[in-house]
Amino acid sequence: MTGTATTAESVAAELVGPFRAHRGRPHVVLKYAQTLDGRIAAVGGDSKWISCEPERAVSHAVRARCDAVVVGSGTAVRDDPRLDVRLVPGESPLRVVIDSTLRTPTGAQVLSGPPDTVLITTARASAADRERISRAGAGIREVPAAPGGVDLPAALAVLHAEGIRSVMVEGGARLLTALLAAELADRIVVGIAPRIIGTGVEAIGDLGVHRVADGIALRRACLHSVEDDVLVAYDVLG
Ligand SMILES: Nc1c(N[C@@H]2O[C@H](COP(=O)(O)O)[C@@H](O)[C@H]2O)[nH]c(=O)[nH]c1=O
Repeated sequence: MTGTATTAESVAAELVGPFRAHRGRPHVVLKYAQTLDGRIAAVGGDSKWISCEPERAVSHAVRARCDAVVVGSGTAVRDDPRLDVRLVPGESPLRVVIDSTLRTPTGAQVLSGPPDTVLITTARASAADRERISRAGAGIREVPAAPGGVDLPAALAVLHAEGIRSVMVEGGARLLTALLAAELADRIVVGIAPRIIGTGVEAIGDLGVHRVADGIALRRACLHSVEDDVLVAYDVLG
């Protein structure tokens, strides 16, 4: 690893930077891995693995710095992630799945703990799925529905009310895009892998931007390289 920081934990600390206190929501860090050409998965969804293993350790160290790690239900279903910090020392944060209809399968690794898991859902989830998820040992929090699925400010407010002051959001693209569009992201950390796959799943979707000058401005770059991967972080807000 380049620079003065040499462990996954110290690289993560520099990339994540300080947390800001917000009224009613946690500090939000987006962290994902992409190919050089901006893909977070191939057509069909395969994404294992884009990053080299030491870069994935940095991702786990970013998880360990946050109070919760958050994914959308599409990611929970497609990737079946564990969302723990097994590649670094430290405690695993709370795992959160944004799942408006509770479609996370019973056998999903994110439902086997520890660490604890909370699914944030809406009135659209059936009683049978609520029962199924509760039996699997995960918590359920209901928030209002929104056109994209879950009302994200309400979801973040629920986490904040439970003492969560920082979250790392890993994906998928729909959740990353919705948070950026709603101006709910404080920091963005992107691992760029030395690979080009062409057509695939793009990290960030439509933001309604038609002129480059209207794009989301990022500030204060922080750069590291890990083997041939490059990690870059920016402040999104402030
Ligand atoms: N593919 C990819 C990542 N993917 C993220 O990691 C999750 C899998 O976590 P786990 O099951 O705990 O290993 C997956 O659902 C997605 O959020 N992360 C990275 O640092 N690099 C990668 O190349």
